[in-house]
Amino acid sequence: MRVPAVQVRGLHVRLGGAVILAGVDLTVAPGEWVTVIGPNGAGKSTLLRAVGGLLPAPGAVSLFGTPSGALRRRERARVVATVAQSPVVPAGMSVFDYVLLGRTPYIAPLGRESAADLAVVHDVLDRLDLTGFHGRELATLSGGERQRVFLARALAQGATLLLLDEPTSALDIGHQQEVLELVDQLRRTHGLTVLATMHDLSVAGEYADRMVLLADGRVVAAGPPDQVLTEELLSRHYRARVRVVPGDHGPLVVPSRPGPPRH
Ligand SMILES: Nc1ncnc2c1ncn2[C@@H]1O[C@H](COP(=O)(O)OP(=O)(O)OP(=O)(O)O)[C@@H](O)[C@H]1O
Repeated sequence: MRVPAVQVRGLHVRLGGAVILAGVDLTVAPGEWVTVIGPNGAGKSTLLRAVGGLLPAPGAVSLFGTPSGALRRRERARVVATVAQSPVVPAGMSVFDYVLLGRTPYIAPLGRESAADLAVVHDVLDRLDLTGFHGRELATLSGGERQRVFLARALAQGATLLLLDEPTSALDIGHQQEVLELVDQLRRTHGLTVLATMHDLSVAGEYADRMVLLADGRVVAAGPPDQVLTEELLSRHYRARVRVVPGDHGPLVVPSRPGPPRH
C-alpha cells in the first residue's frame, strides 16, 4: 500500500479541561477526497487543526509518512494548506497581497517574491473569478468573496494536501459548485489530496470518495457516501428527520419536517 497522505492514530485532544477528540483514527490516501461530517461541536475543526499542525498532537499525526511534529514550519507549509472557518484577516491588506502570502514558504527570508510567484497568484485569482478584486481591501469584501480569497491563498501555497474547513458555507450555489469543481479538477490534474468538513451533506456526498461521521469526538461511521449518509445514522447522530434519496453523484439528503404533508 502507498504511504498515506494523512495518517491519524489514536488522536486525543483536550481543550479547556474537556475531552474534544477521544481516540480518533483516520487515513487519507494520496489523491483521495475525504469529508468529515458531524453535528455542531463534534470536533471536526479540531481534527483538521490537529492534522494541519495548528494543535499539538504528539505522535498521532503523520503526513506523507513523516510524523507531523518532525516537520518545520516552512516544510509543513509546502505540504499542507489550510482554509480555516474564520481566518484572521490582517487589517488594511489587499486581496492580491493576502493571496501572495500563500507563496511565503517559497520566498527566502528577507527575500522578494519572484515573477513565478506573482504568476501563480494571478492564475489562482483568475481561476477563482477574483480578477476584479486585486486591489480591494479584504475587509470590504462580502463573506462569499472573502471565502474565495481564503481558498485562493491556500491554492497559491501549492501544497499537495488541502484542509478545507467548511469551505463553501458563505457561497451561493453557483460559486459553491465553481469552487468545489475547481478543487476536484486540481485533485485530478495535480494529484491534490483533500480533507474537508462540510455541513451540506448532499454536496459533501457528491464530492467525497469517503466520508467520516464524527460525534462527540469519536468516529461513529466511515466509508463511501452511501454507507455514511443513511437515514438511520443521520437521525441518530444529528437528531434530524431526513430522507435520503439517490442522486447522480451520491445520495441526496433532504430535511423532512415531521407531521402530515402540506398540500
Ligand atoms: N480552546 C477551546 N477550549 C475549550 N473548548 C474548545 C476549544 N476549542 C474548541 N472547543 C470545543 O470543542 C468542541 C469541538 O469544537 P469544533 O470546533 O472542533 O467542532 P465542530 O465539529 O467543528 O463544530 P461546528 O460544526 O459547530 O463548526 C466544541 O464543543 C467546542 O466548544
